[in-house]
Amino acid sequence: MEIDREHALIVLTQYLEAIGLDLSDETLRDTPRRVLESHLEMLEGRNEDPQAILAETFPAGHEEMVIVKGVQFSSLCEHHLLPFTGVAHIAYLPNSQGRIVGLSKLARLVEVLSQRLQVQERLTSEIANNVEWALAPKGVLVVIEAEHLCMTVRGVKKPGTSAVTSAVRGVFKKNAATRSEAMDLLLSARA
Ligand SMILES: Nc1nc2c(ncn2[C@@H]2O[C@H](COP(=O)(O)OP(=O)(O)OP(=O)(O)O)[C@@H](O)[C@H]2O)c(=O)[nH]1
Ligand SMILES: [Zn+2]
Repeated sequence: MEIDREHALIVLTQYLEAIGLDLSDETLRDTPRRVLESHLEMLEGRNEDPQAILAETFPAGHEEMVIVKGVQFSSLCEHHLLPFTGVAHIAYLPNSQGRIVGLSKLARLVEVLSQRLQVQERLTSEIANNVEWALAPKGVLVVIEAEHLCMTVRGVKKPGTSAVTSAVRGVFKKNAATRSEAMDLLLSARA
């Protein structure tokens, strides 16, 4: 998608003036540009293909659980354009070929899917779906814990509130004992 910076700067300037800010003030003169750059930076992930990140998988003869937890992220709430920040925990059970992916790729996946307009539930599902598509594992479990600025600094104003979401696929969905084992490992000894 083409980004029209010039137009964005004009309308951002008009918007900030329309809500009563005096942009002739020296310290505010550059604010429209800063707002534009920060929005573009926080949306950078929309230009990346999550499947490309997970493209390189390899068999390792390991069929037991793999967990990457405490992946910190910052995303942008699609309702208010305010950040929500937190951690994502990902567990998967490789398929019978023991097909795995580089651990850092799971953290990169969280990054590209969070750097776009999101709601926490969709972010959680998209992480699980992408792991499922790339690795065809026996199961995937994703848990996200996050604080939403739109709930803490405005609106209902409840600092300290966190939202927890999960996405469960494959054997973790079918088998309560396996799911419970994975969930315990995910949430114990937080990263
Ligand atoms: N389910 C879900 N809701 C979210 C997320 N981020 C923000 N919200 C909620 O989206 C809702 C938007 O509600 P609206 O009534 O349209 O907007 P609002 O008047 O600003 O709502 P308040 O925040 O209650 O003042 C709010 O309840 C937010 O808390 C998210 O990731 N998931
Ligand atoms: Zn919001």
